[in-house]
This record gives sequence, C-alpha cells and structure tokens, in this order.
Amino acid sequence: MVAKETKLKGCFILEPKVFRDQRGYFIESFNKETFKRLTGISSNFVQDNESNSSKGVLRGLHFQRGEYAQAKLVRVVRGSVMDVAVDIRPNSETFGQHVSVLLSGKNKKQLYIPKGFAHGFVVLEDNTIFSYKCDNYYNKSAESGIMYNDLDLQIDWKLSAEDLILSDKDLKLSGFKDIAL
Ligand SMILES: Cc1cn([C@H]2C[C@H](O)[C@@H](COP(=O)(O)OP(=O)(O)O[C@H]3O[C@@H](C)C(=O)[C@@H](O)[C@H]3O)O2)c(=O)[nH]c1=O
Repeated sequence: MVAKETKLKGCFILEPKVFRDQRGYFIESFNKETFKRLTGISSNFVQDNESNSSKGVLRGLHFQRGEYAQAKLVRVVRGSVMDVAVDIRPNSETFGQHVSVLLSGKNKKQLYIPKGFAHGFVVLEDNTIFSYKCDNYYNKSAESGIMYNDLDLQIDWKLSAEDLILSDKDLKLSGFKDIAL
C-alpha cells in the first residue's frame, strides 16, 4: 500500500499492493495498522456501504452534520467513477476547494475523506460497484448536502448535465453558501 496526501490536508489517495497470479488478484483493501502507519490516522470504521450504479448516476454532494460527521474510505470494486471530496471545514486554509480522483476497479485507488468534507461521485461505466467504510453510523436526521453544480465550487463532473441521473433528494440540495455548518 502507498498513500499520498492530496492538496487538502488529511485527505489521502491510497493504492493497495496488488498480488496477481493465475487465479486472479488479491489485495488488502483495508488494514488498520498499515493505514495508521501511512497516514498517521487512527481509524475507527463502524459501517461499510456498497452501491451499484449505471453510467451517468451522480450521488452527492453529501455529509452528515455535527457529531454525526463521517470520515470515509472509498473505492470502486468494478467499473469507474470520478470521485470528489470538498473541504467544508470552516477554519481550513482550503475551505471550498475540492479534489477529484478517478477510482476504478482497474486502478484500485482509494480516497480517504476526513470528517468535515462533502463527498460525491459521478459514475463513468454501467454496473459500477462503489464500496466504502465510514467511521460514524448513518443518521438520517443529520444528513445534509450541497448541490453538485454549485457555481462557487467549480467542479468539472466530466459528463454533460443532460446525461446525469440524480435522486430527487439530490436535486433539492442547498447551495454551498447556504449550508449550515
Ligand atoms: C447512506 C445510507 C443510506 N441508507 C438508505 C437511505 C435511503 O433509503 C437509501 C439510499 O440512500 P441515499 O440516496 O442517501 O444513498 P446515496 O446517494 O448513495 O448516499 C451516499 O452518497 C455518497 C456520495 C456518500 O458519500 C455516502 O455517505 C452516502 O451519502 O439507503 C441507509 O440505510 N444507510 C446509509 O448509510
């Protein structure tokens, strides 16, 4: 496993070592000790999630408020996405900035998104399986989000707006300036 911090402090791209043989491949998708050694972060993941999406699906930008905030370790098992993490930590030097990373079943990259970020992804291939760990439980009443195309965030989602598929909930999210932090 190798890890590299992004321009956003505490947000890391990780690449597991891939063991290939005649049967296929093997990776350690998460190892608490290795993760701590490479990032300095003592993780305490308590929930694993998985979603399957068609090309054009955009999920996000999501976060949970206050004490329910979640750090996430995200990856793609099959297919590909462009994954986006937005720094919404009010006192951060990079407040409002984002990183975009191509995550795919092929490159096996992972993104560690600390608490205090909004997260979303756009799916680039049909039948994409997205898998992630969270260090806090889902809490419906603490759910919040930012509209994916907010002009202040300037995120290039790669696909044109008419090809995107969003949930009704995500189509009603707030603007970046209107989120209560
Ligand atoms: C996220 C989540 C959803 N659900 C339920 C609620 C709802 O009925 C159904 C689908 O939920 P959503 O539409 O919120 O799923 P989705 O849009 O995939 O939400 C996810 O998006 C990405 C970008 C994230 O960062 C995640 O943290 C999460 O917010 O699943 C849970 O039971 N547990 C969970 O942890």
